Parts: sequence; structure tokens; C-alpha cells
Amino acid sequence: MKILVTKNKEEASKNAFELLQTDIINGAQVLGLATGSSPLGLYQKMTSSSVDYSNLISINLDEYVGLKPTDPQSYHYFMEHHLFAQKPFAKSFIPDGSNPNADEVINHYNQILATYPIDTQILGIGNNGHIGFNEPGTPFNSQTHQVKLTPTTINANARFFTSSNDVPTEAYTMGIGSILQANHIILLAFGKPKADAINKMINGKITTRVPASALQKHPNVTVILDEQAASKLA
Ligand SMILES: N[C@@H]1[C@@H](O)[C@H](O)[C@@H](COP(=O)(O)O)O[C@@H]1O
Repeated sequence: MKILVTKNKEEASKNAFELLQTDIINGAQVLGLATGSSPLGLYQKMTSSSVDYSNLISINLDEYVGLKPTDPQSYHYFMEHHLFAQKPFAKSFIPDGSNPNADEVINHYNQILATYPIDTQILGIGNNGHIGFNEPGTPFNSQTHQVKLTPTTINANARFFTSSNDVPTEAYTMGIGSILQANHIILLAFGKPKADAINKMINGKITTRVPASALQKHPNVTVILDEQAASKLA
């Protein structure tokens, strides 16, 4: 893993934007995208740039089960608002959280991933080391699946909802196996609450208890941190 410790989010997002740009110049056509606060600075750099993404494909990691794309808490809405409205892609895929038929959603998404292998995957990380919505215990060879969110994740994501009771308890997510298929992975993490997960991801044992530790098996991962997220690195 290549680790970049930056002064702050601004510098980190600039680095991520430049790395992504280099990948695109070198032929990346399919971008794996993430939600959450960590990639927001990168999406701001993308929307304020003159780069045209309309020939590229985007594939998002995950979506809450039970939310319509028009729901302001859905990841569809998040992506539309923060990126796609300003920078449309040729095609953008996000799991259909409004479809309760999990098999249908999962098979369709796995087909999409097989048709459009991801060149560069943007990732955040949960405080408990989850990637996408792959909670501790998820097998490293997992493909798209439906998950029950852990109380830690529900609490962490409650900040985006009126109360933690409003946070959906299930999600559809790309699996760890799907994520590891990407040619290049750029993981962004900021702030003290991420420090422990980041240290375990980089220096800890490779274990399903820390989903992000699977990234130690990948040959081309760039981790971009601020000083707080890097503060527990040995
Ligand atoms: N499913 C998303 C993850 O993809 C994201 O990495 C994580 C961290 O969010 P944040 O970047 O806001 O800390 O939140 C959610 O659980």
C-alpha cells in the first residue's frame, strides 16, 4: 500500500483528484465511486474542474434498502447532488435500493460489474473498518450482497438522518471480492475516529474482523489520510 499523509482534507482531495486524473489519462474508463463525507472534497474538485467525464462509466459501491432514488438520504440522491448533476457520466450505476427483490438487484449488479470491470475504485472506510457496506465478518471473496448494518454503522450514519431510528437497517453492497477486482484503489480517510481502523487496515492482521485489511492483498492501493487519521500508525 502507498500511504500519503496530508495536512488536511483539501490537500488530500487535491492528491486524490490528481491520481484519478492520471488514471483517466492512462485509459481508466470505469470509475468505482463511494458515498459518505470522505470523497466529498474529491467530488468538489471534479465538479469544479474542466474535465469531461461524459465518456466514462461510474459504478457506486452501495445503497440503502428501502430508499427511493428521490429520497434525499439515498445514495442515488447523494451522487446526483454532489457529482452527476454537474458532471454526467455516459452511464452511472447504483444498486436499486427501492427494489425489495434482493436476488434481482444482486444478479443485475454482478452482471454490471462483469460487463464493466472497475479501473479505479474510490473508497472511504467505516470506523469499524468496513468498506462499502461490508461489515466485519464479510468473506473476502464476497460479490454483491444484501447486508444487515451493524449498530456501529447505524450510529455513525445517523448524522445524515433526523434520528438513528430513521437509518435503514439494511443495504445492498458490492462485495469485498468485487472491490478487490479494481486495478487501482484510492482510499480516503479523515479525522481521529478513523485512526484505529486505518492502523488495523495497514499494520494489522489480515482478518475478516477488519474488512479493510483485505486491501493488504491488493497490489495497487493508495491510502490518502489527514494527520488525525494517520495518528495511530506505528
Ligand atoms: N457505505 C458508506 C461507506 O462507503 C463509507 O466509506 C462510510 C464512511 O463514511 P464517511 O466518509 O462519511 O466517514 O460510510 C458509509 O457506511
